[in-house]
Amino acid sequence: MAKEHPELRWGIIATGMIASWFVTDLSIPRTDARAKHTVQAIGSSNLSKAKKFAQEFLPSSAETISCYGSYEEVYNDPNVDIIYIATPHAYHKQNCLDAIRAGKNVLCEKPFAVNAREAKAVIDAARNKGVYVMEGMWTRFVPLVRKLRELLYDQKVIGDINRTFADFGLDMPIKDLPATSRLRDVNLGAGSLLDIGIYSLTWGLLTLEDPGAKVELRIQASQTLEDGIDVLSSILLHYPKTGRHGILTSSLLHKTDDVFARVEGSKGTLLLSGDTASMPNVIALVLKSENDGKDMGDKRKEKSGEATTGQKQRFEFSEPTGGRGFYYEADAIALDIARGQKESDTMPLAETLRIMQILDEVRKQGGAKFPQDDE
Ligand SMILES: NC(=O)C1=CN([C@@H]2O[C@H](COP(=O)(O)OP(=O)(O)OC[C@H]3O[C@@H](n4cnc5c(N)ncnc54)[C@H](OP(=O)(O)O)[C@@H]3O)[C@@H](O)[C@H]2O)C=CC1
Ligand SMILES: O=C1OC[C@@H](O)[C@H](O)[C@H]1O
Repeated sequence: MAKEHPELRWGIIATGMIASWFVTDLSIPRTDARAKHTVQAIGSSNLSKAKKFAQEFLPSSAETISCYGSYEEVYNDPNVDIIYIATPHAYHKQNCLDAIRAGKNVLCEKPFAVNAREAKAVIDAARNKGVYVMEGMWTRFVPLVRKLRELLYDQKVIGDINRTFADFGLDMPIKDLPATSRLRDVNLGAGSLLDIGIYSLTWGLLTLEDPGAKVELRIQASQTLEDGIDVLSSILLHYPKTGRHGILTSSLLHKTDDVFARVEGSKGTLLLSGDTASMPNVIALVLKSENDGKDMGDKRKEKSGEATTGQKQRFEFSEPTGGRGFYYEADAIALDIARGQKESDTMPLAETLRIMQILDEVRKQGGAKFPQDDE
């Protein structure tokens, strides 16, 4: 790697599933890396958990990592440049505020907070302290998203965009989980909307809003609640100026098929697939043939094989490293910080706040409520 690549020394807060995915990706050698990442410290509710995590997921550097039995010690570690927060949603606000108070930069997992009020408190604190803060909506940083925006907005391959459907569904047997699980406990921000509906919403915003355009948005939403948590959430976004619609859904009852999003335009359709809506790996284009929409005579010819069929194109994105792709957001942050930026252009804080406001409105209409809403 060239010498001028910036380096970030990470302090990891919590030792759950996503923290293991993140540090694993950071430690994968990459020929095209744009930054150097070192896991410097790990903080857990329990010191032995932190040590076990280091041994299991960072075996080659475990001896050099500072393991702590508290989060506070990570915030105060002078060798840490940036804190990665991987606790359940309900703790994000306090963890962020504590890290910011210690003068640390922060990458906080999605959703940034439980509601917009909490998100604003963190954003205000970061701006006052002059540290870098970003919501870990890592999917925005994968190369597929750059291609998607190029196809939709630079090349306008599907013409005028009319409508996007996006779904993130998991088959999640909530009642079989312990009552304390972050996926079941309303005190921890449980429910499909904040956990996975946020990706459906993100795909809607990425595919329906032209870069830089000032948008006006109407929101209609419904939710189905079980034991107070939303197992189904459906959002209808309507953009009155362009007439565009987004139908953006999440479910804990059914897993989405591989194709999780469909963007319809005047010249064709763009489909997004992946194992889940957080891990897209294919863009498929089905462009309308010249005969589409012509009179019945032409349609009959098409059926008999005389007419051309719609043009199809496919763009596949696989990770050559075998990793998941969390290093894209990590590299982008390292470059931002090296340039002196205090927030990301790809996931700006104003967008994080707007997303939390949309999610608040969806919950207001749908009925899902968190104890934090009354604080
Ligand atoms: N970007 C992505 O693709 C993904 C993002 N996420 C996000 O990451 C966050 C964490 O999710 P995930 O890793 O799946 O969660 P886990 O339940 O697997 O881990 C959460 C960790 O947080 C700590 N923790 C602190 N307080 C509590 C508590 N009361 N209950 C449970 N854990 C607690 C624990 O670590 P310790 O004991 O070591 O302190 C625990 O291991 C969520 O906000 C989620 O939205 C999750 C999955 C994927
Ligand atoms: O962000 C996420 O993406 C993957 C899901 O399995 C997980 O529940 C969610 O937090």
